[in-house]
Amino acid sequence: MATIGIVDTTFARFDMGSAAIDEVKRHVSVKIRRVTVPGIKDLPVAAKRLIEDSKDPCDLIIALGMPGKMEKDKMCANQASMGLIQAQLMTNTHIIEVFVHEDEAKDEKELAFLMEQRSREHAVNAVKLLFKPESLIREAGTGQRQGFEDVGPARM
Ligand SMILES: Cc1nc2c(=O)[nH]c(=O)nc-2n(C[C@H](O)[C@H](O)[C@H](O)CO)c1C
Repeated sequence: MATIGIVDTTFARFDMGSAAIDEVKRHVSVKIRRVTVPGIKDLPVAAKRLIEDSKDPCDLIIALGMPGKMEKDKMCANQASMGLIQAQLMTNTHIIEVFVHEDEAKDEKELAFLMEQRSREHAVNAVKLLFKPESLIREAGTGQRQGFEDVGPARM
């Protein structure tokens, strides 16, 4: 049985990890391993450890976080992203990054909606990557978005 790792943070203002787990379970029967860390810069090593765990290695990781709205938070998000990319390259394993910037939403209600929806939609992407990669090929170039509406393909 495949194992999907979920890494998320206590800094986030919505329980993105639980949303992703619930969504994965709606689609496939897999083992889930979850680690929660304080903030987004702690995600890369948590993900890498789950992938490299000799007893129960994860086949794919979903890394979820909510960078804050200040300029310094955006710099942290960039650093965390670079760490996640480095962890992917070091382990040859997908880590699906699910970040929702706090200022993407106009208010708290929309923020909670966006964090839940993006977590769920990327969880579906993770399942597709692992089990049905051909379904992503069918979606190539279709302007998919996660959270808010898809934008669709550009027309000539
Ligand atoms: C971090 C981030 N992640 C995603 C994502 O995973 N999926 C998505 O659809 N949109 C994301 N966004 C917002 C986009 O950069 C863009 O601002 C919106 O999709 C509007 O087109 C952002 C800012």
